Amino acid sequence: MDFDEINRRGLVLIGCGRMGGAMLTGWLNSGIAPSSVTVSDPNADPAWAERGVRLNRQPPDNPAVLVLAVKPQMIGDVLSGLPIGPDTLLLSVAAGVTLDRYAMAFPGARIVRAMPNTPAAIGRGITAIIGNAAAGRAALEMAEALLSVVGEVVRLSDEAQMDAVTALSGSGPAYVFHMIEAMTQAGIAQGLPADLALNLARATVAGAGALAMHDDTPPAALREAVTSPGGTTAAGLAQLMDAKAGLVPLMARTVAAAADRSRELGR
Ligand SMILES: NC(=O)C1=CN([C@@H]2O[C@H](COP(=O)(O)OP(=O)(O)OC[C@H]3O[C@@H](n4cnc5c(N)ncnc54)[C@H](O)[C@@H]3O)[C@@H](O)[C@H]2O)C=CC1
Ligand SMILES: O=C(O)[C@@H]1CCC=N1
Repeated sequence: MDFDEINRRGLVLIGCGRMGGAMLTGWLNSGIAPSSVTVSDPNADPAWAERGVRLNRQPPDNPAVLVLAVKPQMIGDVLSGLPIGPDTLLLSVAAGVTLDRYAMAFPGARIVRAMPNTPAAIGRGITAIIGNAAAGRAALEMAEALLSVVGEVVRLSDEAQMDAVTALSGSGPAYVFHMIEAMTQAGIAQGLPADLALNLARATVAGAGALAMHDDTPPAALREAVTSPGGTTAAGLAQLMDAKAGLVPLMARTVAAAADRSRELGR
């Protein structure tokens, strides 16, 4: 899809922090004219204005798309003043905030809820989207096009899945970064210098991630290919795969806690 309609009617981005900024970088690199984007954010980086974006200026009357990327706790504050016209698609990336909440504020509006993640900053995100009843095919296609420029997009069949998605892929990069931290610390504890341990841990996570994405080989098969019978990996995995204290129950608790918080934010 090209972005002619956006270039003609404009896109308004409310909140240009880590997630809004990551998406905006992708859009400007993908044919959206900076002059068609109005950013509203009191703390936005002034460099956006130097790139030609309309920073904290009067928004157009009936923009093609309004993207909401403020913290969920701020949504209530911004909803009343949103410049939404009769043909504006409202696209929200806020965790937990439901389609119904937006529909109550803007009855009849076309609304798409999305959950991206921060690898979007380098075009390697994954985003799940779902629209309300008013959002037809064209609205979902527009949302998908906007989010495809920052990575893969998957469509959900049920909004209830969004809490689990938020907990898994939305928050997931933080779990993986923590894994790098934990591997680094473990390497240091085994006598490696800190910079070498970090380099080994980071490259190992990145390389394993790339290998997991390389083809359809299941992760279990990739794991088994590393694991020689009676070897070092088997000794390590015996700890990591412990039924009670291993990664599976720990990750189950981690994702459940994040999904619970997403449900709370939606109330
Ligand atoms: N950071 C992440 O990994 C992800 C975040 N999200 C969602 O994206 C949204 C934004 O999160 P982040 O970018 O991480 O937060 P952030 O704190 O980096 O950015 C939020 C921005 O909103 C601005 N802001 C605050 N009040 C405002 C107002 N009244 N009008 C306009 N702008 C205002 C702030 O100045 C800030 O730049 C949240 O709803 C979050 O749930 C979704 C997926 C992943
Ligand atoms: O931590 C959060 O609430 C947001 C949503 C997913 C990632 N960051």
